[in-house]
Amino acid sequence: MKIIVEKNIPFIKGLLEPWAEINYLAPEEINREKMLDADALITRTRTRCDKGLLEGSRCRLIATATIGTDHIDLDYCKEAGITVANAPGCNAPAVAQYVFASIAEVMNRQNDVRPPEAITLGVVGVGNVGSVIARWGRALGMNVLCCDPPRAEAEGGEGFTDLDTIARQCDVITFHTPLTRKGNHATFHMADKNFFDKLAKRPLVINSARGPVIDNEALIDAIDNGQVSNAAIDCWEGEPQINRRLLDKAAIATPHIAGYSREGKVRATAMALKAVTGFFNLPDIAPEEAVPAGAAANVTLASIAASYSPATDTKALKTSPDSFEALRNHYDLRHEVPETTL
Ligand SMILES: NC(=O)C1=CN([C@@H]2O[C@H](COP(=O)(O)OP(=O)(O)OC[C@H]3O[C@@H](n4cnc5c(N)ncnc54)[C@H](O)[C@@H]3O)[C@@H](O)[C@H]2O)C=CC1
Ligand SMILES: O=C(O)C(=O)[C@H](O)COP(=O)(O)O
Repeated sequence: MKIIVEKNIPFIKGLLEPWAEINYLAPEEINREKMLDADALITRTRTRCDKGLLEGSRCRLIATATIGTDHIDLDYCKEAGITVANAPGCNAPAVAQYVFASIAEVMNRQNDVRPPEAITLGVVGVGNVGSVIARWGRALGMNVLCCDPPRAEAEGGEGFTDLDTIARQCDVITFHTPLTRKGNHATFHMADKNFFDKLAKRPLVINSARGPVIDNEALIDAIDNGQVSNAAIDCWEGEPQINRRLLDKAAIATPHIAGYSREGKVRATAMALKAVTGFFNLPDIAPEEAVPAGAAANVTLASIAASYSPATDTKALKTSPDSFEALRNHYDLRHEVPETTL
């Protein structure tokens, strides 16, 4: 059996070798020719997995060590009989850390001394990531509004609001949807000019979901005309060739590292390994580092801000935007927010 493993996935080297021939490749080296005789691919967001890569391959499993799956053509994989497994929730605590650390950083820079109780936080997309954010936001005392039409439809509308209400009422709006381009709830450019025109409270807008969830040009206009007071951008349209005007204007600007915690990467690798061992009926294989528990139950804004400052990552990207991928590949994985004793 032959498995191609993207070489930047941590905590995996050596573990599958007793069972298969493993070929560790950089994203740009993973091509159709290399995939032809591969039985499985363990990947990240940097490899587009579609017909162009997979046609004619004997690959039967793609395990992505990420939450998002928008780099995978799921329709093609289904048609071709390729099973796809992702790593649900693996780095949700890290993204929540990023969001609240960004809020703290922006408020601090603006000498904004409002208590959390005076802040209405809009969470758009309330799955694994958004749920941690909503929970922490409420624990901190914020007024939290949740927008998730697919969930509202499936579970009944209680506890959910619509995007227009988020636009009208929120001081901070943070996006946590997948990137989807079809269906009733497609998220491509869900924050567009029409959305920004409805903003009433000059919010801080945060995108750590996927770049194209926000129309980046429309966001620039909204910052310029004062509809948006500030932006924290981790995910960009066209990564790694990002919009330099948005880079200049965003208070927080990071190279898609919101989910980059050590714990999140261990969980992601553990989930990818589980997908492989389950699929090929192999004995359980776990990363050498223990798989950590989930998000802290008790946090404070101070404990979050002490655990991570997005200012350093912002400075690095603003200084060297051409190094977008290098900054990611050599990222010093941070630790998640520790449990706070209240
Ligand atoms: N910046 C980073 O490093 C990271 C980014 N992500 C991104 O965050 C996304 C969300 O992650 P999870 O919460 O784990 O995914 P999830 O699948 O658990 O939750 C996504 C939620 O979005 C909702 N949703 C879908 N369409 C919507 C719409 N039009 N309006 C509002 N809500 C909608 C879904 O119903 C679901 O509840 C991932 O798909 C990925 O793209 C995830 C991890 C790290
Ligand atoms: O999990 C996701 O989805 C993400 O966006 C990841 O944090 C990005 O992970 P890599 O593809 O850079 O490993």
